[in-house]
Amino acid sequence: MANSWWEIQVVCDTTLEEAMFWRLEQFGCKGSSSERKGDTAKMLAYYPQAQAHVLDLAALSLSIRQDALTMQQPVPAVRWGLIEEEDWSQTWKAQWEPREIGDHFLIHPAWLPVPQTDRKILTLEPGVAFGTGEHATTQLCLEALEMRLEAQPEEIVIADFGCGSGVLSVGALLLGAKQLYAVDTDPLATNATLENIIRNQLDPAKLLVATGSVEALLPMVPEPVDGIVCNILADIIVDLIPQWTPIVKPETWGILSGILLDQAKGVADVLEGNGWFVAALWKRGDWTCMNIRRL
Ligand SMILES: C[S@@+](CC[C@H](N)C(=O)[O-])C[C@H]1O[C@@H](n2cnc3c(N)ncnc32)[C@H](O)[C@@H]1O
Repeated sequence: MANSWWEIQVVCDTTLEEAMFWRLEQFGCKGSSSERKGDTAKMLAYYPQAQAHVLDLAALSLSIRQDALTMQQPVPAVRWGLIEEEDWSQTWKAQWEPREIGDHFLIHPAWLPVPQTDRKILTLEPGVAFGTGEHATTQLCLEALEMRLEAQPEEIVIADFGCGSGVLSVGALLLGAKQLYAVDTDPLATNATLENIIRNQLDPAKLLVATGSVEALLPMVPEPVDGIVCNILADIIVDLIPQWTPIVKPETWGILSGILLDQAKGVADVLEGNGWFVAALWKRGDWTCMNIRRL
């Protein structure tokens, strides 16, 4: 089938939900969602058919089983099947509703009518990119951006690593930031970001986007930035931290998420070794968001 997707279903105890989300994200799934009934969570995640063989899915299923056993929890039921692109996007869209985040934002799924609100409307069509505002880490980052951009946002220049749908970059611009530089290793994500700039009627010159990581961002940035946002996973963040040195100055702050509670200490140690400290640590569920400053 052309343009088909694997739909991967994981039914697990709610205590395993975050670990399963992590595992699916690490595998490279797009658009994970979760529905709870009592102590059970039914998670759905999607993966392009052309990029995974059935054996890869079997290996994923084994990793999930191993995660559950390590956490001494019942082994989740894992199933997968193929669905068409069209069905995938309809399923995915049906699960997504407008959501208020922080004091200022309303996330507006692009295919729904524009809501009446005093909030800043952040319109998104994530496609297959991560960043719908549904996940705790995205919410924490948007809330941290509200705090950072409270005063003189028009002077603030920000680098966004792992931009996904562009939700954080677009959010920062809606809060009045001067300039954003965004990168993501996934070209589907950078495309989604470019489209979401237009969708939110923002000036494309204020949000420069490139596919890649630090090596793609460095040539775009003429001088050190005021802020860094990075919502990826902890093991990737610790690799990126030392690479940020060329774009930071003594006043640069950072907002980091995608870090589970039990990974926070390890990330804080790497930060300290690279001239940063954790000024505040916010938590939601099992996830943390670090507001960091230079030592
Ligand atoms: C959890 S999503 C975050 C999306 C969005 N920023 C948000 O907060 O919702 C992480 C993104 O980081 C990207 N990514 C993974 N490793 C990366 C790296 N080394 N450099 C840049 N982007 C990376 C992934 O492709 C994914 O789109």
